[in-house]
Amino acid sequence: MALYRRIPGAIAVITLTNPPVNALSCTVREAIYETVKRATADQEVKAIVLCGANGKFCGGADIKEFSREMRGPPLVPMIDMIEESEKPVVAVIEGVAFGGGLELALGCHYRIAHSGAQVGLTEVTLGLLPAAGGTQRLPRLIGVPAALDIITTGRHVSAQEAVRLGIVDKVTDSSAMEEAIEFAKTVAGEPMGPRRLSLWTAACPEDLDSLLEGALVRIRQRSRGALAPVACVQAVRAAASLPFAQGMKKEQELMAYLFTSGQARAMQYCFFTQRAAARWTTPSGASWENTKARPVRQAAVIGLGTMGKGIAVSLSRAGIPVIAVETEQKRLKAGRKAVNSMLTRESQKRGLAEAHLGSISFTLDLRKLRDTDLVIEAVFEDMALKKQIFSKLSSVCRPDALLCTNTSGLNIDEIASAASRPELVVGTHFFAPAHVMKLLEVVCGPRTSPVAVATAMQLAKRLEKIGVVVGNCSGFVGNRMMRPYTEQAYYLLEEGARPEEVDLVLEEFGFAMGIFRVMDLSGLDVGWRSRKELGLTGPKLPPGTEARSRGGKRYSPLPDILCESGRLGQKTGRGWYLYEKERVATPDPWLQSFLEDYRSRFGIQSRRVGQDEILERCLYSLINEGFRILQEGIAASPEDIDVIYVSGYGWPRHRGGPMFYAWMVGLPKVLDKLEHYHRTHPDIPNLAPSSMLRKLVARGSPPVHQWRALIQQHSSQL
Ligand SMILES: CCC[C@H](O)CC(=O)SCCNC(=O)CCNC(=O)[C@H](O)C(C)(C)COP(=O)([O-])OP(=O)([O-])OC[C@H]1O[C@@H](n2cnc3c(N)ncnc32)[C@H](O)[C@@H]1OP(=O)([O-])[O-]
Repeated sequence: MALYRRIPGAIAVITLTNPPVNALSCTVREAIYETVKRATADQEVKAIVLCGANGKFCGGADIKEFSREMRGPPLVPMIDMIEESEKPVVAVIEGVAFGGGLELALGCHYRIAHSGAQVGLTEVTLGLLPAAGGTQRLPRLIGVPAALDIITTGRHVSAQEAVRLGIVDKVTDSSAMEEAIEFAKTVAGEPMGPRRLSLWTAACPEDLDSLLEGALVRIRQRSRGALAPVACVQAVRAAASLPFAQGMKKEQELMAYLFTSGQARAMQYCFFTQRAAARWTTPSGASWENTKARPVRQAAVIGLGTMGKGIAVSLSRAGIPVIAVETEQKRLKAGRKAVNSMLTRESQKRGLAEAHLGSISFTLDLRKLRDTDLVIEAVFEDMALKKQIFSKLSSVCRPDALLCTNTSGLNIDEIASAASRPELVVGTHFFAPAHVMKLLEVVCGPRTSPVAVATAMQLAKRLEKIGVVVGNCSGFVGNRMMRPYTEQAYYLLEEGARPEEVDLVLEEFGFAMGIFRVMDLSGLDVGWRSRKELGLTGPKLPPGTEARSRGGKRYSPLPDILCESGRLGQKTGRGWYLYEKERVATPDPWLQSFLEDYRSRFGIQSRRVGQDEILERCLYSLINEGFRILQEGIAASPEDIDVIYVSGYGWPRHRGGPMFYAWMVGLPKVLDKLEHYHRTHPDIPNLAPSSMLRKLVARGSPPVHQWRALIQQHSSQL
């Protein structure tokens, strides 16, 4: 709702009151209408101050209402009414003014912000565009180039930048409310015509076309296939070239198109699922609500390789003092140098004062960890080494210290077996670079206690990461699902496709990089090492094993052969592609003839593989593994899987995540296609549809939020 009060000095104060973010729900809109009308009609009122309760101006339209039938007064005429008021309306921006919240403020005649506030037209991150006049008023206020950037990226703009750009009129370190009230008194009685943005013309550069074209190129690079940013560009073009009323018409048309595109639904699903992941539960009844996390006042990181360095920086950035441990002086020195320069860059980039960073001390002595609350071991993926460390930690650390292992797929239970307190051992799977990537898989072994989960999840929050609780299995959720996806890509090459064809299809789907480019970037030896560990190749492979078969199932030795010939990806200048210029992937004629020889050696009839087949085999095999993961209770819900894929694996946000995508495509179609591909390739086990998928289809393909109830009937590993 919106509260109305009159204060001395002939000022009416209207306060938006809708916790937690004062979203513009139907009730709030009704109340704004009513209170603004009351203030404009009241002869005693000379000026109006509009603010939000609890130090937040407004988080925009109520996103929950987007999935329901529209009720109550619309935003556009409401904001027009405010702008048309003869009495000055001053917006007090504290906390946030995002989306419709900023659009509401742009309808006001003046904007006064607190120095800690942030503003932004964030709609594009929800698959929409600012459709309450934002695309038309902001370019008129700050010019087309700056508005184009803010609208197409949805980025958060600090109060300092906002005043520099002219979005707000004044910024104050003290009370923005008091400042606004005093200011309102000074402008009471002045004509408001010049303050109405709808009457302004947008300052437009001469080379408008090249500015807009440049924005479209950046959008294609950043979020290929996403409709909303492209619509934003079209709306800003309208602001630059059309009168306000026609621009508003264009804005509404574009919004109607986006609203029904499916992408908006997917991105709003991502918004809510990302927040829901923090509300973890386990079948034993433990949950975020009933389990208290242990405080983490001091942490330690063991191993200063790529992951350890990033983790140490993340902890320090969150203000947690860290002890970093290495085994040799040389590595310790190199680690210290790298961590310190990463921290300097970070604090410059984020404007963090050194005082806000947690101190980092470096040592070779494990005994220094005596008082730490939490240790994150981040050494190589070597089970024997990890067990040795956990055994040592058991004798060194306090009995209540949480022991975390950063592994991308090793068995947490086996690692925990080496510790004297297996209930306090938890997997923390960070993603590289660990100080940048948002995802943290929190892996529970069968003995992990609720308090260990709660503490790891609380840590994720402090590190500004998205923690998702998953069960223990090889590869956990994310990497386990990657395996069939990657394997399909190899099989497609065997059958006749080229790496660049596969990558193009995946990039057009929306991945920033196709799978072969990704492998070249991260190094082909990563997978090679783990296949050697598993005995799929290398010295552990039993003599006489057929080249293209393991355990009676199809196997592609292609990546092993590349590694054996020294093609490890970008770092060796060649992998699936050739890198003559650093990082620029070009198709390699050598690979093409190598593939031809390979096919003829194994009697494979090369064929033209269609784009649909490439997409369906890669994605549906990944999705199928997702259903198996649900069936086994490794993930608590399809939403958790989707959060993992969107925040850790580059799955395009506008496609919602693999499980949501499967539902959007239609579960019967996914099942049908998997059956078809399994029939044509019976030796590929991942293509056999999972029983969970069959069950959901049999139950009429219920929407994703209803799957959890069905899944809970299965056994859970969490
Ligand atoms: C006609 C067109 C009009 C217009 O152009 C369209 C729009 O305005 S589109 C909108 C444009 N606006 C945006 O894009 C802003 C979206 N919001 C945000 O970016 C962040 O929530 C914000 C920065 C505001 C606060 O961050 P924080 O302090 O870390 O807190 P938090 O993030 O954890 O949220 C707390 C709780 O509030 C919930 N909730 C939040 N916002 C909304 C909402 N608008 N609605 C409903 N609910 C919302 C959120 O789900 C969560 O619920 P729960 O049940 O506790 O999980």
